[in-house]
Parts: sequence; C-alpha cells; structure tokens
Amino acid sequence: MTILDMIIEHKKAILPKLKESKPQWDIPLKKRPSLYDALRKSDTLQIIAEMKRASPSKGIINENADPVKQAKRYAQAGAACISVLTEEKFFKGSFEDLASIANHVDTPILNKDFIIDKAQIDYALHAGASVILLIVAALDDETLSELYEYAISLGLEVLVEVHSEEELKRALCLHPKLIGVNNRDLKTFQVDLAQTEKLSETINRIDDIAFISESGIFETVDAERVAKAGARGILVGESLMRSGNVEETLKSFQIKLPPLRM
Ligand SMILES: O=P(O)(O)OC[C@@H](O)[C@@H](O)c1c[nH]c2ccccc12
Repeated sequence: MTILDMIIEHKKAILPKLKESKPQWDIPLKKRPSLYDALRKSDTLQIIAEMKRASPSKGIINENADPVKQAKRYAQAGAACISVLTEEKFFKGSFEDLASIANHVDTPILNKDFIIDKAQIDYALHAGASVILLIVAALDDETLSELYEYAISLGLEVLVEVHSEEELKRALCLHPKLIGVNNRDLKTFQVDLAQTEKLSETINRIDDIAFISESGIFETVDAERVAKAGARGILVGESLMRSGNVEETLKSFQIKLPPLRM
C-alpha cells in the first residue's frame, strides 16, 4: 500500500463525519483575484506559498508556525497565492487554518487537500478558498470530471495535479486552465525536477494553460530550471516554512520570465 493509498483510505473513513457536521465558517468567496490571470499576465515567476506544518515524507517541518502571520509574510513578500494544507492526520493542517488565513489575506487561496468528494469542496468554499486542488493520481476519470465540474460551477478555480505522462493525458481531457506538475511522486516520495521538464513538452503545446511546477524547489537555480521548462508559477512549502527570512527566500524565486505567446 502506498502512502497515497493510506491517505485516501483515511479520507474515506472520515468522510461520513465530515458530511454530518456542516462547515462552521461562512467566509464569502470574496473578490479574490484569479490565480490564472496572475500566472498568465505576470512577467515574473509567480509563487504559490504554502502553509505546511508537517508532511509524511519530511515529518515535522514547522509545527508551531502561526498560520496568519506566515500567510501575511507571504503576501507581503509578493506571493501570488497562499496554499493552505487542511489535511489533519498526515500534514497537521486544518480548515481552521484555512479560514483564519482567508480572513486576513486578500490573495487567491488554494485549499491543499486530498479531495475525493463534493463535501470537501463545500468545506473549501465555506472556509474561504478560491482555488482547490484535484490530484489525478487519487481519482478515477469519472470522479475527477464530476469534482472538476462541481468546483467550477461554484466559481472556484481548480488546479489539476499530475505527476506522470499518463496522468497528464487524463488531466487534459478536462481542458483545465491550471495544471500543476508535482515533482514529488506521491507513491514513493521521490522528488525530481526533471518531471517538470519531461511533461513540459506536452503542456507547452497547449495555449491558454497556466503551468505550475510543484514541490522540491529550494534554490534560485531550481526556480530557474522549471521556469526554463515553461512554468509560470511554482508551489513552495518546505523551504519557506523553514526559512529564517521568508521575504528573502520568496524573493529569491521571483525571476524574470520570457513573455507568453498570446
Ligand atoms: O514542501 P515542498 O517540497 O516545497 O512542496 C510543496 C507542495 O508542492 C506539496 O506540499 C504538495 C504538492 N502536491 C501535494 C498534494 C498533497 C499534499 C501536498 C502536496
């Protein structure tokens, strides 16, 4: 059983409880800017900065970080979007974190979780997210497209995450606007930025898509490498959560990009 299987099993087990208790927040989908627009229009690499206390591959990263302080630091340093992990058991996140961040920052907000059911999308919406993540590796085609359409119908943006060519092919059937290549294989934890390069050939052939490279980005050279492959944005967690100077670390990734062909 892979770690991804374990997380999904756990999600299924707690789903009935989630469905019983309705979301207790009602942070309206305020007029947050579109992540897609930020990625398409900007001439610098856009940073999606993540609030991440722990992970199954790294254990504790920064358990006691104050989510609002961290998110405000990200926003002030120029992050295009704040990503908030809400998975509790393996990542020590919560919808509380998401709601409190949503109450204090105006950037787009990505709910980072393992979504397998519409009820989780309702939670994301009520807790203040404007973008949700759908992980292709965790879903069959039918559920993937059902959840995708549902989120879009609610006015949310959807980041569709892939790791392999095969997953990319499945993702592209949705005609997604936001595609993320996770450099980390969620089944083995192996991280390799070459994954972004590999999948970029296909992604770069599609007009109108905003391409994000996710995970394993620590240095300016890493950002330069994925930008060269065509990424307009990067999703960064660990290096920002461990940084003694968030502003400096974040700014070290804001490199110049070639203009997009329109
Ligand atoms: O901490 P990193 O290596 O910078 O990675 C951030 C982000 O990409 C990672 O947290 C992530 C990407 N996709 C996910 C899916 C579920 C949980 C977590 C993730």
